[in-house]
Formats: sequence, C-alpha cells, structure tokens
Amino acid sequence: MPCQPLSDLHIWKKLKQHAQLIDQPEKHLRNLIREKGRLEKFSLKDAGIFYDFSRQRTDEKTLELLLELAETRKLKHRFKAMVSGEKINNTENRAALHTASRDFSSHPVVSDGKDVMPEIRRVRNEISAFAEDIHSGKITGSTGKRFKDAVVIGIGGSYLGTEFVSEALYAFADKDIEIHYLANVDIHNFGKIVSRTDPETTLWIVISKSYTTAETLANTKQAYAFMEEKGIDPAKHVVTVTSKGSPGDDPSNPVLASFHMFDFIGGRYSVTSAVGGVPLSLFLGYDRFERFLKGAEEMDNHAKNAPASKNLPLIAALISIWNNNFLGYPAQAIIPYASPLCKLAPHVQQLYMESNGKFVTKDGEFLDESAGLIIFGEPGTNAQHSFFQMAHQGRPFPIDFIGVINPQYEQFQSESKGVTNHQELWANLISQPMALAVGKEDTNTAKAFPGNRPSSTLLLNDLSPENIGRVLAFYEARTVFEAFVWDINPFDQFGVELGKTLASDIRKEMAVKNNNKEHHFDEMNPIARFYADTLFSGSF
Ligand SMILES: O=P(O)(O)OC[C@H]1O[C@H](O)[C@H](O)[C@@H](O)[C@@H]1O
Repeated sequence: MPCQPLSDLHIWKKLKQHAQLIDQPEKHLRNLIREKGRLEKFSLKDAGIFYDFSRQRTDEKTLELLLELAETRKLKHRFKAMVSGEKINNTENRAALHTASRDFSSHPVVSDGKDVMPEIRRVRNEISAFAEDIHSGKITGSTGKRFKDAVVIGIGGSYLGTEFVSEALYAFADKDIEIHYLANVDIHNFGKIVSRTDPETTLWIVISKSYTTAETLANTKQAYAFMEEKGIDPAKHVVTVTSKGSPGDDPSNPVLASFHMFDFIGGRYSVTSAVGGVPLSLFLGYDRFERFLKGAEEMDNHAKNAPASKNLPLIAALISIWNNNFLGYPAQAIIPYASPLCKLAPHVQQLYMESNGKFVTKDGEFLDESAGLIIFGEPGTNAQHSFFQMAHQGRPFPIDFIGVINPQYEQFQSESKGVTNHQELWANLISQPMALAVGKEDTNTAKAFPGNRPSSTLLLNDLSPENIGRVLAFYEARTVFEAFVWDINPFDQFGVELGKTLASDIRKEMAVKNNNKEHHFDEMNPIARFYADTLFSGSF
C-alpha cells in the first residue's frame, strides 16, 4: 500500500520545527557536547561495533522524534519482511534476500513458496571444495602449474564489495594467490594486469549476474584472446559466477567451474554470495570467508531484533535522514582511520547511491523530499591532507569516522615524538571530530573555524573477518532503513539504463565505421559527432 507523502506526516512537520531549534546558537555542538553524560546517552555498543553519535547535531528531543518517525514508517517491520523473503523489490517482483546468503541458522527462508536455504548451502559447499582443490594443487592450470593470480572480471556490484573485503583482509591472505580486479573496459586496466602476471598461473573469474554487461563481456573476450595467443586453454583457466540460465551459464562453453547467484540478491548486496565467495575463498581461504559471513549474520540479527532505540544501523539511518532532510546536508563522507578499509567508501558509494538515488517512491509517486546523499571518502589521515580544508571551513558535510583499536600489524612499534604510528593515527582520529564540532574563534576570519560540523565515530576492536562482515552488514542495513523512511525501492537501478542505451547506439555507429571508413556519423547529435570524429581522426 502506498505510504502517505512525508511532508504530510505530523511527525515530519514536528521534525522540521525541531530543526529550527537545533539551528539556534545555544544548540551549537560546542555546547551540546559539554552536557553531562552526552557520550553515554548518544552512543551504542552491540554486534561488535561501538557507535558514537554524540557529535551529531541532535538532542534528546531529536532522538525521540526520529524514533517516532521510525515507528510511523514501520522500519523494523519492513526489515523483518525483507529478511523473511517478502517480495519487497516490487518494481522487479523479487525478494531481496542478501541476508539469507549469510544465514547459518537451521530456519527455512521461503521465497516464491520455496526454501532458498538448501541451494545457498549447496553453493557454499561447492565454493569451499573448489577453493580447497585450488589451494592443494589438485586443480592446476592447463600447463600443470599451480594458480598464483586470480583476476576478477566484473563491474559494479560484481566487484566493489569483493574489492572492499579483499583489501580489508589483505593481511590474512596467506594462500599464495594474488587478486586483481578487471572492472573497467578501459584497456589500461587489462594491460596493467597482464603486464605483471603469468598466463600459465592466472585464473580468470568472470562475475556477472546478467552476463550481458558490456564491459564484462568485452574484458572476457579480451582475456580469451590473450590466453589463446599465449597457448593457454581457457577451459582450464576460467571460472564463472552468474545467474542460472544467463548467457554465461552455457554448458557448450566449457569452463573450469561455474557457480550460481540468485535473482533475489541484488548485485550491490551480493558480496556474501558466490560473487564474493569464490574470489575471497581463493584469496583468503574458505574458513575466513565463512567468518566474514558470520560477522554479517550477527549484524543482520541485531538489525532485525534490537529495539529501535538500541539498533545501530537504524539509528545511523535516522541520523542520516536528519542530516539530509532536516539540516540540509547533501553529502556524507566515510573516513576510516585504517588503510585496509580504503575501499569501504567506494563500496558504500555504489551500495547507497544506487539504492537510494531515487526520485520516486516504490509506487512511482514523485518524492516530496530528496532521497539519498552523495557518499565519498578516503582513509584518514590522508583525507586531512586533501579535502579536510573544506570539512573545517568550507561547505560542511557530516562524516563517519571509523577507528580500529588493534591494528593488523602490531609488530611494528617504533616511536616518533614519543608515540607509535598507530597512536599517532589515533591522535588524529580523536582530534578531528572534536575540531569539527567545537571550532575556534579568531579575530582573523581566515583563521576562524565555525565548528558545529557533525560526525559519528564507529570503533572496531580489530580488523578481523567477522568485523569486516559486521561493518558491511551495518552499511547495508542502514541503506535499506533509510529507503524505508522515504518509501523508495532500494533494490532496483533503472537510472543506469539510459546512458547504456545511448552507448549502445554509439557503439553500433562505430562498428559500422570500422567496416566502412567512408561512413559518416550523420545520425549523431553534432556535439556527440565531434567526439566520435575526433576519436577516429586520432587527434583534435
Ligand atoms: O553483475 P552484472 O549483471 O554484470 O551487473 C554489474 C553492474 O552493472 C549494472 O549496470 C548495475 O548498475 C549494477 O548494479 C551491477 O552490479
């Protein structure tokens, strides 16, 4: 049933009024953070994460109203409907069961009248056995040598999550297999990978839910041509991960192994399925992949069961809505003070912006409030030396800071200025949110800091596979909770289609020109024609 437009809701109006109050000088963050018990009241600890939102521009009334909004929009109810297999992706008439891919309970999860769990367990077992055979050397390349490099050919949701996890857990990768990502159709991406790898010891993992994505098909063709040129049998060097019945699920095209993904798991939510399972099990070992899944499962259970006021991703979603729709911040940065999390922001960028970058509700009504935020980020302290000037003195944007208490490499303990490198990193992690919140007065306005710039801080005890799973599932749940507030469908992505269609028209024109040098791009818009003519002429 369509929901009431947001601006008609009584609670939305109350929040709008309250936002005016929060804009008053006495509610400046430098005053809010001085309140007794501020940190205790505005922080949560569960499912392996400490979540501190004491430096968000919220008071107790804000939280009370946001929780009323959560109740009105039935966030918990909708989350439960999602994990239980309801066809919540209504525009594509599908369930959204990424949570099932890391469900280790014995409960059935029914979609379309069928328990999906036996199939999910079967694929997990196949992945585990395959990884074991590769690691033991039972399966080798066509010339009998062990695999040393795995190249993931895939784009968007078929690689970003996996890249986030493989970077985050690089310190655990002891299987003597290096991982590479061939996402972009840009030939530089391909050239760079093959310039440093041995074709005899390289395994290509083609990952595509649809197996129709232009970039992935072009890169796969390029890889086949390369193998054939080097005398390598692709049937012994290619693995596929795709949907049952897709063009890639083709028995007439022999491959070393093929694994299925399911239509009820969207690409950007798929790293806990075979999409991440195959490459990550090769890179890290299946056991570590399973530990990562178990961390994600714990966060899913927390998101499903914890009461709204104690629910980390739900509160994070409400704060994000507050910052976006009531305080007017259009962007949010994710700044992990941990280099292994360097690919978290690019992953969340797709996860969140493809899910929530919508202008209509799930029922096709125009939204009366803006959905979605612009997500970006870089690890700290690097970010401090690039765009933090704007964070402190330019247009403000809320930040998620992420800190890790125990680094993966604890053995390096040399001191500079009396502290270890890790303590130096933490000195910055502690200081930046405070500087942003408090600011500093100065008679020289160029040197003044307005402060009142909101941030949250998430802490992890360490970067274990479980904790990476928890962080992943935290951002996934936060994304869908926000979508539930706006009543949008976070599982479709029709907005990526128009550009693809235009590219397809231009591709056809280029193909004609490749066959007939006399062909003119007369059908194209003059501006597009200029670029096509320029490419074919070799210079401007
Ligand atoms: O896995 P594939 O079918 O190749 O899709 C790869 C990606 O491309 C599409 O354009 C979508 O924007 C993404 O959501 C998807 O993850």
